[in-house]
Amino acid sequence: MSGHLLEVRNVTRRFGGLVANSDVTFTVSPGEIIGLIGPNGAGKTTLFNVLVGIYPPSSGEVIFDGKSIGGLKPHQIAKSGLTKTFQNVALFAESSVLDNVVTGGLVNRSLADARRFAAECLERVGIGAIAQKKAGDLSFPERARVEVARALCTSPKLLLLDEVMAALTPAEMEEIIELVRSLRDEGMTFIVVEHHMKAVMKLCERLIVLNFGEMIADGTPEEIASNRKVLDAYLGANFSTEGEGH
Ligand SMILES: Nc1ncnc2c1ncn2[C@@H]1O[C@H](COP(=O)(O)OP(=O)(O)OP(=O)(O)O)[C@@H](O)[C@H]1O
Repeated sequence: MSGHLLEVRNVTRRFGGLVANSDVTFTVSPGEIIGLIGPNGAGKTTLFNVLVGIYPPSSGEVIFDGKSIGGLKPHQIAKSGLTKTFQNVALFAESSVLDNVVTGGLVNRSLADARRFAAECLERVGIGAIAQKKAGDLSFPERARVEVARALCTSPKLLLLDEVMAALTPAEMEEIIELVRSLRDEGMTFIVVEHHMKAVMKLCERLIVLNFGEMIADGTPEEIASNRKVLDAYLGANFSTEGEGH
């Protein structure tokens, strides 16, 4: 064992002639909070989808918790402890918050056990009181927490957060940042895709930058904020972590 929780080795993902991820290589250690950033179309969502098994890699290898997972099905990968949040649209609008979260738990639990654990997950993210609310009636900050709770219900070791802070106010983002940090302190590991740079820079200790499918940088927020390639490709010459978004 390398001691890494995740090893992404030379992963390429093609869609026909389009190369969405090109020879991407990096490792993730337990307890890290990593930001995956880059311009629209850079390949962030594709990489998340490859990691959780929605698309197999066209070539390369993904090692999670010491085992090769490239090509496994999403439920097999979720069962092994790697999952991602799904953006708002994927919530069942007519179902209760609790029932939405239970779907996450069914990956590795019986229905009764999943219901019990889903209630715990809702408490853990601070929304136990809205368990019976219809998912279609949620505010943006409530939705963000429901998405995290549903992912937590699969008992992940590594959780990929896909734009959970979109549409939140700075104060609401701050609360999600605190929640993620506290989950990390309990032993979880995170990779975060988020377009709001101030939030990313605050939450993440390390950033990986994609551009046209290629990894162009891997470093601390300070290193990335002054990296010429990243400034040219994404952040722009006038970038400041005080700025909003990109
Ligand atoms: N299922 C698919 N079929 C064909 N092309 C795809 C598919 N999924 C993604 N792509 C293409 O792959 C490239 C990378 O897209 P991807 O969504 O991964 O980028 P992204 O960095 O997540 O962008 P955004 O920030 O806009 O969400 C784009 O050119 C996109 O059009």
